[in-house]
Amino acid sequence: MRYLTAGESHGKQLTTIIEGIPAHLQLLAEDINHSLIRRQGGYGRGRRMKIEKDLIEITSGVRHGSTLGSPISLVLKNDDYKHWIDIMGADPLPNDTEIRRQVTKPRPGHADLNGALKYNQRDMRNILERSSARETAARVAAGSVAKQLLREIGIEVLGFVKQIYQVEANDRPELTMKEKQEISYQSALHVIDPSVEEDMKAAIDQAKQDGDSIGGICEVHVEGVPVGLGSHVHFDRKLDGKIAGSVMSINAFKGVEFGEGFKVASKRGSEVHDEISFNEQDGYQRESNRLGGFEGGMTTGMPIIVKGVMKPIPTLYKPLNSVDIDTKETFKASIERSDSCAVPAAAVVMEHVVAWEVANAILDQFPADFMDQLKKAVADYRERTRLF
Ligand SMILES: Cc1cc2nc3c(=O)[nH]c(=O)nc-3n(C[C@H](O)[C@H](O)[C@H](O)COP(=O)(O)O)c2cc1C
Ligand SMILES: C=C(O[C@@H]1CC(C(=O)O)=C[C@@H](OP(=O)(O)O)[C@H]1O)C(=O)O
Repeated sequence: MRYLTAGESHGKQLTTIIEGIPAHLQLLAEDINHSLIRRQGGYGRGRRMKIEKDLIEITSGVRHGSTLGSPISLVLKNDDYKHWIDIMGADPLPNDTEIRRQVTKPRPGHADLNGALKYNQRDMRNILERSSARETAARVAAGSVAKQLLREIGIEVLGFVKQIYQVEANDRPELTMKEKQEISYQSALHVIDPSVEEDMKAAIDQAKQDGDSIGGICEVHVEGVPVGLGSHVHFDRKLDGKIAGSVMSINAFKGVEFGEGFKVASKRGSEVHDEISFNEQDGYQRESNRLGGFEGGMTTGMPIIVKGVMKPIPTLYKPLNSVDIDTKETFKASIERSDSCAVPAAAVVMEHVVAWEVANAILDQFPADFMDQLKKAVADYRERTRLF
């Protein structure tokens, strides 16, 4: 299974094309829209999100709510495009038209300067339009199709906010997946621990008031995973590696950890590894899940627990020093709009990129021309590994 996304932030639309989804998966635009609306929301976002209404149109690969096995294309219109038609149009401008609003002032922390140098673009709009996290809407659309597929074989995925700036949410090991989903879907901060919401909001409000930005930590849980997804036999088949790469590819993410992650550096082996037991009903079990569901690049059958850290947003109302590439003079940029904190939105993005990788591992491992074939293969495999 693979997918491509296309589209500029202020261009006409985003397009996602997915290839490799089995036939007969029930798929409705409203399921994808549920994910998109969650991504678009979240406390701390800027004015752009009030302009957009992220609703998908399915333009191929689905008939009467069911996939055909052919490529699925999803289109998401940018409502902001109407304000940018002259700047973003694909046709050449008439000779005497002045190209307005050329971007020559790179923002520290964004892709502007590196991209301009690499692609020989003196108007850095040609870089920022694609480096913008607007693209994550297209990735969430792909991930929500993956989530539909996973749900059919008993796997649920949730991304939520673990920390914003210095405010850390408590773990809630007592909650079921359904409860975690319900709580986080209701929360403007996308947390499963509502007791920290007010402190998180206050931290975001303070950063905004100071013209600054803040980041945080997102966490994703995947439950119902069969043992043995991924493989130890070759580096590029290790599923934890694929998930880590995918999480790191989300705009502004600077680190990934599984289970206790970086904390294991200061612990002993006896405090870190997850002991193995067996019972007739459930097969092999782990007494703990400190490694976050992975050994040898393969799932252990315990929930996948993965965290990603997001840096503060680069575009600041309180600007940092930079250099205008036309004048070579130092400037302090003034900006029009930006998010102050996008960690809640990023948690939804992370949920969907992880879902994609897990679904991809499933489709690598099991025959899946159509959904019943996949479901039977997964059920047989679960039974074989239970009795092993
Ligand atoms: C959901 C989301 C929203 C974002 N919103 C903004 C924003 O409003 N302004 C900004 O400068 N960066 C924003 N970013 C971060 C930039 O897209 C990112 O820092 C930039 O593409 C450079 O890539 P890097 O940080 O991964 O190196 C956002 C990221 C995410 C995930
Ligand atoms: C458009 C989205 O996020 C954008 C990501 C982004 C960036 O630089 O990454 C900058 C902002 O865009 P604009 O400059 O148009 O205000 C965000 O709004 C979105 O998430 O859908």
